[in-house]
Amino acid sequence: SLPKKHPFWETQPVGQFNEIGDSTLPEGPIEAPKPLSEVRPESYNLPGAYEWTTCDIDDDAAAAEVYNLLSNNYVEDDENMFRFNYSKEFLRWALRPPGYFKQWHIGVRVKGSKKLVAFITAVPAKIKVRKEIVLMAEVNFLCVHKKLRSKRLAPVMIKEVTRRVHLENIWQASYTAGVVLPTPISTCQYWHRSLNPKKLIDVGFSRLGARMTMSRTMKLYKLSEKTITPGFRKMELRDVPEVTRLVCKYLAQFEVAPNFDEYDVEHWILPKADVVDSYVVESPVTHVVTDFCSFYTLPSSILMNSNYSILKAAYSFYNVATKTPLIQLMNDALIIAKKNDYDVFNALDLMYNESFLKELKFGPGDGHLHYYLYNYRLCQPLKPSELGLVLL
Ligand SMILES: CCCCCCCCCCCCCC(=O)CSCCNC(=O)CCNC(=O)[C@H](O)C(C)(C)COP(=O)(O)OP(=O)(O)OC[C@H]1O[C@@H](n2cnc3c(N)ncnc32)[C@H](O)[C@@H]1OP(=O)(O)O
Ligand SMILES: CN(C)Cc1n[nH]c2ccc(-c3ccc(F)cc3OCCn3ccnc3)cc12
Repeated sequence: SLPKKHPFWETQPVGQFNEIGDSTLPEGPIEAPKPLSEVRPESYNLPGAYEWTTCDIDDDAAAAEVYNLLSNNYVEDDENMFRFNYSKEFLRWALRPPGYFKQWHIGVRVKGSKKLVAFITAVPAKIKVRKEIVLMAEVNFLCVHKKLRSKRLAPVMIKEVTRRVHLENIWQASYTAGVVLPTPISTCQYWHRSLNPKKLIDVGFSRLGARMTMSRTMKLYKLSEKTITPGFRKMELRDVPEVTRLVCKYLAQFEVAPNFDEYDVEHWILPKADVVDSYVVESPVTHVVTDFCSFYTLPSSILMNSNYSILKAAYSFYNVATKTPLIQLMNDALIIAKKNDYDVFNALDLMYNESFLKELKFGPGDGHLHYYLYNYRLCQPLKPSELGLVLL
């Protein structure tokens, strides 16, 4: 037989590459839940020099350790020019949604120096898959220090977070990655809308188009100073019930999407400075909220540039347009982002996003984001337009 391409993932309850197209396999959970007494009670073994730790993201020193590990060792683009620079406040937001478990914020330390050298997290989420609402773990921030790569630490981290999730009687998970693993349920393309084209070209994020001058390029991406939708304003706490109704109705149409309640909406969509921004359209006549848009703030470190060190990026989050044309709503989001000094506005081609990308002058990114479910098989992959889940 051929050598194993994914020796770890071939041991896991995930769709396997050699099963693709096998429509005899049932859709749904791959393995049945186990009695909690059968879940391994002790942590998995780490190589001798390392120990498990739980990272208390509320503690400033612990949050700083996590921030520094990710800031120096987390995801880079394919050309190693940029690296995600999630802020401490962003990590607190991402890791403490309603019902979160501190023990799912897992670190690995060097026994002697106590240096944090690896991290993986999970948060609970209600995810609708087709018609089922499944309680899942959303796994994220898997990171091994650059000096400890290719030592098979990641499989141990993954098995440990799986064990701790099982202890809470949760048997499914969702995650995304830029790499292809067994087996994507969907593959999205990411798109970028230049807001500060001069800086983007200076740092090598974008290139001057053929037969384009810098001033022509700046003119091309110029946005008006003011939003144009009547009743467009920042979301407030009082909008949570209406926004919940809007977003639940909207997300119910997708094959995989979060099932948000009001507490989820208050956590995930209510504005938090420098973390998440959201705007509603309140009808000037009826005062009903008819639309909303949201984006989160995720800067990237610029790894090799003498003039700039940070790229300020906004990422499209959840957007629902019931009265305002989606294109107009998203153009107002671009105007707000530009006014708040973002350099670029990013979006995946999932949900209805494909309908505004080209018209609003987004350009295709250089890679893809693959979506995965753990211990849940789908008979065939989803189109991005069937996907309603945005992971941070
Ligand atoms: C019911 C609850 C279930 C909960 C769990 C659900 C599952 C959650 C799964 C996690 C979801 C995380 C989502 C997330 O955080 C978003 S994706 C971002 C992942 N992080 C980064 O890219 C940061 C920079 N890279 C690193 O830190 C390391 O390269 C990592 C740690 C990525 C791998 O460390 P390494 O030193 O480079 O590699 P080894 O230790 O030698 O291990 C090699 C094995 O790891 C497999 N691998 C590589 N990248 C992966 C990735 N992104 N997901 C899953 N698996 C990944 C690889 O295929 C191979 O397995 P195979 O030999 O079978 O192919
Ligand atoms: C989702 N979340 C799990 C983080 C994550 N992990 N792996 C990834 C691979 C791509 C994207 C992504 C998603 C949307 C987008 F508009 C641009 C993206 O990456 C650009 C390339 N890049 C990577 C780092 N700096 C720039 C995110 C991620």
